[in-house]
Amino acid sequence: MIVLENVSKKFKVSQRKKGLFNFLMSAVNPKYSTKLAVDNLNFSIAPGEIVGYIGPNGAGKSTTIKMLCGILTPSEGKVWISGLDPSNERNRKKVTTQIGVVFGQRTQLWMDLPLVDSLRLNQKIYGIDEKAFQQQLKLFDDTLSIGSFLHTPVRQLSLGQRMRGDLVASLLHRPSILFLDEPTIGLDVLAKDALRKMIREINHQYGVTVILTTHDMSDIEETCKRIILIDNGTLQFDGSLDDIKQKYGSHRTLFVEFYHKPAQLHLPELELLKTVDNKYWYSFDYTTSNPSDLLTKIAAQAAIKDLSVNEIKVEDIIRQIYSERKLMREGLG
Ligand SMILES: Nc1ncnc2c1ncn2[C@@H]1O[C@H](COP(=O)(O)OP(=O)(O)OP(=O)(O)O)[C@@H](O)[C@H]1O
Repeated sequence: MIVLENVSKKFKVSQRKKGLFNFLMSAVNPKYSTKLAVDNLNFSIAPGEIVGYIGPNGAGKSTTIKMLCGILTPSEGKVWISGLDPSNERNRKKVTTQIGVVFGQRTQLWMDLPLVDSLRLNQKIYGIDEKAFQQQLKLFDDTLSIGSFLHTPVRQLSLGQRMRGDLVASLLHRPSILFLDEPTIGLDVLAKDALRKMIREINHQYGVTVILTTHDMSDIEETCKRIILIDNGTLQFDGSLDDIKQKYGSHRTLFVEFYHKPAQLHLPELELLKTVDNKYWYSFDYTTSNPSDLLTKIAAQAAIKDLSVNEIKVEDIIRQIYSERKLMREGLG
């Protein structure tokens, strides 16, 4: 459904130095440098998949999504959407009918008009007949419960309602691919949960292929089976959530609550993550340390009130990968 073959994107960036003199000089003799935002990316996504496309700020995620939508043309390589090149002007209409896009930071809805008016506009743009339009509204009222605020001006909607409106606007023409760029940004915990559920339902019920870009790892853990991780424009990881846990998550967290704050503990296998009063959180490598041996050692040194061993969260693994990559780039790793 989606294929990227050796895709790179370079941007020409003007080099301006501070000061009025340099500003005038750059107007007379402009100087440019090249920014390689996406560097030889290769991956493919099958119909019906739901994929988390993640990476630190400036990794090249939005640039990739824009190339997939046909907004940007790759400097090198090829992008295919259902066998069509989205950057080819002749394919633009066909590709547009296949994709839906939601940007969490920007809305495609008209702020001063009732939600239904923006949907009516999309109906005209995509040439959806009245019967199909009404059917779609009914369908989305069942899954996204939009009926209660369909006639409310978008400006008066809560962020969660607006996001649902944006989702409906992007799905009205029944696209087979949905790009979601930070869809849960700014939402409260309950609204986030509801939106994640809707994303899973859209994928499950309508078979829509979903590419989700987010910095919230809970979005990924709760909706995606597969992660594509990029950094500095290059592919770092492409696999399942379980794979990433196996590859990078050889650590577990150990929580221990003591009856009394212990004196210095001798536990070289444990890395202290944080401590609050008598509560201690440690990290340990479960491939080299056995939890029951560790507990025996701890119990010999201080009385334990409570304890638990937990799997490391995907969020912690991703944080570890980002910081290792950053150290490598800075030549410190
Ligand atoms: N139009 C442009 N002109 C010049 N440089 C650009 C342009 N668009 C993006 N870039 C640069 O390309 C790199 C990748 O940007 P991109 O927006 O794709 O990152 P991102 O992964 O989406 O980041 P974020 O998570 O912060 O949104 C960045 O260094 C950015 O400054």
